[in-house]
Amino acid sequence: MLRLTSPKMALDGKIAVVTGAAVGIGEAIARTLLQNSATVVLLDVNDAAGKAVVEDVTKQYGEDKALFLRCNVESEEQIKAAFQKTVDTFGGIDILCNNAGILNESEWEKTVSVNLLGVVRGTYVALQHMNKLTGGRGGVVVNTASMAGLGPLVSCPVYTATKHGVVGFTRAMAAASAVSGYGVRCNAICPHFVQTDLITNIKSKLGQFSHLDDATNQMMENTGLLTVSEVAESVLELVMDETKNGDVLMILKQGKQYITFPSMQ
Ligand SMILES: NC(=O)C1=CN([C@@H]2O[C@H](COP(=O)(O)OP(=O)(O)OC[C@H]3O[C@@H](n4cnc5c(N)ncnc54)[C@H](O)[C@@H]3O)[C@@H](O)[C@H]2O)C=CC1
Ligand SMILES: CCCCCC(=O)/C=C/C=C\C/C=C\C/C=C\CCCC(=O)O
Repeated sequence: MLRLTSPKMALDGKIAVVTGAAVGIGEAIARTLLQNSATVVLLDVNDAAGKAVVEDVTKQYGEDKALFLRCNVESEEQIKAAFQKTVDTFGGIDILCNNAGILNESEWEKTVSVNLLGVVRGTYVALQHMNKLTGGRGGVVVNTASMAGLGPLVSCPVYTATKHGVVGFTRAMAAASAVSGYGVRCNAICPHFVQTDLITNIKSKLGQFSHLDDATNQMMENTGLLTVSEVAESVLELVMDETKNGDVLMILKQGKQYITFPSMQ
């Protein structure tokens, strides 16, 4: 069969926005989307790291393929401004990766605000631009949840709650979008432990459960750590596969698997 596009050109002309894109998993998602020819807008509160990534990828992919915008996902106003700037600069939004997240069981309201409310804010503002019923061209949202969105991470009850929330929001949003004809798919990834800054100095991030740090570190040692590239490849799968909507992809060191949830019928 004649192949008109190589896999690397698959996202040519697509505009992607990635939150929490300055380091870690978000940076890897941004780089993977660029590698597949998307144009990427990187949002983060870490200006220095975000600008450094854009400077680096610009050398590789050329001018106007990547843009850094400072944006705190706790602020609807900042999200609106960043998405509007994206649309004004590049003409639309096709892909949103809600990835920004923190681990902070002491400041647990902030953890809810970034990890769960940030995903809802990002999705709802993006829909204003992506929804086919309001002039958008449709697209896909991929949310970074966690294995802690599928079962309890005992040392982090609030982090666990936020990630269960992301999984639930993703699945309901996907169904709502489908029945409403928005043309926007919505999926989530649930990685196990990943080698990033988020899993360093764990004791200081566990609040009243700091005494559970040894058990948590032991879990990580037992399971092993994923690389950010392994996680980003799964995001790419959910972006590219147009049959995926409301799907939740668990990513383990041994491999990945779509979750089967109990049927509600
Ligand atoms: N590292 C791990 O073991 C796992 C991480 N995750 C999730 O992956 C996502 C990314 O985490 P990592 O890359 O590991 O963490 P990281 O700490 O390496 O990177 C997180 C990025 O998000 C940014 N960020 C934090 N708060 C923000 C805000 N309010 N607005 C905008 N940007 C903000 C940070 O500046 C940073 O650049 C998070 O949602 C996390 O919960 C999920 C499963 C496992
Ligand atoms: C120290 C906190 C690190 C936070 C990063 C993160 O999100 C990592 C999560 C890794 C594992 C979550 C742990 C437990 C999940 C438990 C059960 C899952 C059950 C899945 C199922 O098939 O039912």
